[in-house]
Amino acid sequence: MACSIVPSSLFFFHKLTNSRYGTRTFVAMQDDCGAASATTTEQYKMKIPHVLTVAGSDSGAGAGIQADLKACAARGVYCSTVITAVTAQNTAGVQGVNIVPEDFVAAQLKSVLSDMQVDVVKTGMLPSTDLVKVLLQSLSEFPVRALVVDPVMVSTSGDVLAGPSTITGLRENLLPMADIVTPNVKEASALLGGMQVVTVADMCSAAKLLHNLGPRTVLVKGGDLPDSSDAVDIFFDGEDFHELRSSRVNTRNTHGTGCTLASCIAAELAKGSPMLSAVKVAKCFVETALDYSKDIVIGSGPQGPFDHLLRLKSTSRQSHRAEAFNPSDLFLYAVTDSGMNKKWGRSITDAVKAALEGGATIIQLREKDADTRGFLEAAKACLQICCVHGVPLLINDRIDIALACDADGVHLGQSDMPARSARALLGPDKIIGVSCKTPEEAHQAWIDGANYIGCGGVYRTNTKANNLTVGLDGLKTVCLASKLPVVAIGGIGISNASDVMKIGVSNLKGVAVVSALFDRECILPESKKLHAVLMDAVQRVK
Ligand SMILES: Nc1ncnc2c1ncn2[C@@H]1O[C@H](COP(=O)(O)OP(=O)(O)O)[C@@H](O)[C@H]1O
Ligand SMILES: Cc1ncc(COP(=O)(O)O)c(N)n1
Ligand SMILES: [Mg+2]
Repeated sequence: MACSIVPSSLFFFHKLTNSRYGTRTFVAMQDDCGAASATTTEQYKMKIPHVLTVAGSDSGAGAGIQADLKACAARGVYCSTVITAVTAQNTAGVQGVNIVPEDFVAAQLKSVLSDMQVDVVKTGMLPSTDLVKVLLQSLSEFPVRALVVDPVMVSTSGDVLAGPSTITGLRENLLPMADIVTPNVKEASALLGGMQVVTVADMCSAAKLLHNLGPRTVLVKGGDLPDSSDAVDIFFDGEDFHELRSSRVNTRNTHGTGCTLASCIAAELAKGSPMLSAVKVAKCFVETALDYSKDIVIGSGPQGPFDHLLRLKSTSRQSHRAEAFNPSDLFLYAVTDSGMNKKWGRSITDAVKAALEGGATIIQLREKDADTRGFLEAAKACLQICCVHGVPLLINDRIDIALACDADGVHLGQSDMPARSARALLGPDKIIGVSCKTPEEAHQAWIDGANYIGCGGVYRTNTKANNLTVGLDGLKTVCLASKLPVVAIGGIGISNASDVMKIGVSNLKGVAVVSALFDRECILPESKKLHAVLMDAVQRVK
């Protein structure tokens, strides 16, 4: 019998709303005839799915507790931790293991289980039979809905994490209580007294034999199956076999796949998913994360960790550039215009390339009449060019495009999405600029978490119909009031850029131009000339 007080298969969690106060969960229980009877809504109003992992710490953070925390975070589930052992471990292997005394594992279990509403317990490294007994004792006092057992014995590097003496505890005590057990081929073989598990057919036989030991379901993982071009896992629920296949990702970064898979299964079960769906989602997650991280390099050993949160790759792109927003990037701010590019018969990428080669220090794509798909493709292409030049790329107005192409930020007008909402969507690291004509608007932009303001139109311009001009006086007033760096915009070009910079307020960092670059036959020389004029002006102001 599985250890859950109420077998998990009898539970259904329905997400009613996903209000800002957390997922409201409605619990219905099936009676013996299968009819659902509502129990309560209010007491679960603020409840979020909760997995407790009982496992070892991996100092390299690829597997063990650290993988479990990241996997649960990635799947949107709270994860508490009971640490059974501390390993000294890196991408080369396991250099040492320090087992946590049983009474202290018991203390951790009591702290968590007596206080928090744990939905699912997931086990990893359990380095002694006595520890297994401690866990089962705690679970009998504080029952949970499901138990996921990853029978960790040997790390991918081949180091022993739980010796043969623990096999008895796993087989006789833990497996009969498990809702699912997830051995890899070596662990399946060890649990079955050394039976050969080297083919998919062997995996099926092993799954059946393991099921006889008492777990409700079995997943034999084939990540290490020799000579297999696919990653094949076998799921057995006591009646049916399911062969779960995904393509094998060609990467060294597979350290922690087993821990991650088991934690994802636990996370999905905690959300209310049936077992087979939970396993399928978990396998898909592992494959996606491996594929995403296949080229990242962490450590010099043979087995690298992967990126559960799918973030490192974009961070590494950013790390080639300045980490935070640098106000001096506003110096020569080039704003594209689709109409002008059409008029001169050139692509947006060619226009951007020429502006950059001439010395533009930031690019804003302002494509008012582009269709969304075309805009996204253009933005991706421009981002690559900007990356090469180490120059940030901003998107005018379209937060969705900025997010989809991972641009450096957005520029917003007064009738676009408020900066505060954009910040919530884009996170703390993206650049947000806001067009402001008055000190009040500049103040609001600062409160809303913008990084800079654009002030104008300084002069009359044809690129914006009916745009009120603020003149040099208006610009100066806004600059003096603004706590944020300012870029001047509106009718600025080679002839008047130096007048603008000469207002001499230190937070005026540069000029933004549209026509002066893009409504010209050759962009590159214009960009160069403007850069020179600006350099000259700032030297004089100093
Ligand atoms: N290179 C890979 N490409 C795709 N999936 C993989 C790869 N290696 C392992 N997996 C998948 O990761 C999960 C964990 O499997 P495995 O690595 O065998 O477990 P363990 O880490 O316990 O040895 C399984 O679903 C397996 O199919
Ligand atoms: C603390 C700890 N727990 C589990 C594993 C297994 O992970 P893998 O099989 O991916 O090496 C590990 N290496 N370390
Ligand atoms: Mg592995």
